[in-house]
Amino acid sequence: MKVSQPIRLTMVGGGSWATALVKILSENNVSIKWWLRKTEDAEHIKKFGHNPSYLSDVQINTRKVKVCTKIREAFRDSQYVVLAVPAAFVGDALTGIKPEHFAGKRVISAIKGMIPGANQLVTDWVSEQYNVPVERMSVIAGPCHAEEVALEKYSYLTIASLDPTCADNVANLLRCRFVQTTPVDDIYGIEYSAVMKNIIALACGITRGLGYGDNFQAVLVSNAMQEIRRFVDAIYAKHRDLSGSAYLGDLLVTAYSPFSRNRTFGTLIGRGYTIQSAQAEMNMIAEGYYAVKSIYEINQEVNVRMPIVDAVYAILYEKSAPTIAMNSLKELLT
Ligand SMILES: NC(=O)c1ccc[n+]([C@@H]2O[C@H](COP(=O)([O-])OP(=O)(O)OC[C@H]3O[C@@H](n4cnc5c(N)ncnc54)[C@H](O)[C@@H]3O)[C@@H](O)[C@H]2O)c1
Ligand SMILES: O=P(O)(O)OC[C@H](O)CO
Repeated sequence: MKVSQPIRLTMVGGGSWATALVKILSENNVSIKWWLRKTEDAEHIKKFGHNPSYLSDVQINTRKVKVCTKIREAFRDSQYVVLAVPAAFVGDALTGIKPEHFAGKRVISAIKGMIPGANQLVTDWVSEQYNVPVERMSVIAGPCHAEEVALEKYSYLTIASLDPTCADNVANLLRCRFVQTTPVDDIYGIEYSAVMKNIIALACGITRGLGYGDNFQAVLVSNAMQEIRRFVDAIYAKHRDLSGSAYLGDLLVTAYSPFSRNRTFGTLIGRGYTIQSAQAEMNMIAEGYYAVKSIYEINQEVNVRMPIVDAVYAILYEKSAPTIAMNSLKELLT
C-alpha cells in the first residue's frame, strides 16, 4: 500500500494548548515544526521528549515533531501554520515574519482572544497584516481543555472556516482516537463567542472568590448566554444555534471547570489579589483579561446591553472593588 506524504505543519506557541495540539496532531500523518519562544524549553523537548513548562506528562513524538526557536525556520516549507499563543503575544511571536512567508500556507487559529489595542479578531488581524485571505483560514473552537487532552479524555472540537473544504481538511487533521471534530462555517460568530466566554469565566471566578454559590452562578451563566447572543448577533448577524458545543459548550466548560485559566484568574481577583499578583500566581495567561477591554471598547460603538462585560471591565480596568461591582451587577440579572 502506498503511504501518503505527511502534511507539513508549523506550530507557533509553547504553552498548554500548543502542547496539547502537538499531541493530537501527532496521532495523524503530520510532520510538525514546533516553534517555542524559550530556548531552554526547546532544548529540553529535544533531549527528553516533553515540555518542561506545560503539560509535562505529554510525551512528544520527536520522530514527527522538530522543535526550533527561529520562527522563519519553523515556517519553511510548511502547508499549515497553527497559531497557539495568547492573542496579546501573537505579534511578538511572528517577529521577522512577512506576508511572503505566509504565501501559499493555510492558517489555523487556535487562539480564543483579541489583539489588544487593534481590538481585532485574530483572523482579521492576520488577514490585514500578512495578506492571508480569510478563506484560507480556520479557527479551532469547542470545549477543550489542554489538561484533558493530555489525559486523552474524549473531547470535541469545532473547526470553523468560510471555505467548507478548508474546514473539512482541518477537521480531518485534528480527528483522532480521543478527539471528534465537526466542520462549520460560522468563523466570526465562533471567534467572538470564544472571546466572550473567557470574560464570563472571569466573572464566574470573581463571584466564586467573593463567596457566591451555585445558584448565583447558574443565573450568571444563563444571563451571559443572552449577553453573548446580543453582542454576536449585533456584530455578525447570521442564523446560528448558540446552544451548540462551540458556543454554549465552551462557555460551560470554562465557567465550571477547575482547569479554567480565566475562572482561576477571576477567583484570585474575587479573593482580593491584585491583577499583578493574580498574574504572577499563574504560569498561564487568562485571555479574558485582555479581551474584556477590547469587547468593552467595541461595544462603545455597537452599544448592546452587556452588564457582565461592564462589571468585569470596571473591576479590571477602572479599579472598582469586586464586592461593589458584583453588588451592582446582581441588580441587573434576572
Ligand atoms: N489551554 C487550553 O486549554 C486552551 C484551549 C483552547 C484554546 N486555548 C487558547 O490557546 C491560546 C494559548 O493559550 P495557552 O492556554 O496555551 O497558554 P498558556 O497560558 O498555557 O501559556 C502561556 C503562553 O504564553 C506565552 N507567553 C507568556 N508570556 C509571554 C510573553 N511575554 N511574550 C510572548 N509569549 C508569552 C508562553 O510562552 C506560553 O506559550 C489562548 O488564546 C487560549 O485561549 C487554550
Ligand atoms: O477555560 P480556560 O480559561 O482555560 O480556556 C481554555 C479553553 O478555551 C477551553 O475550551
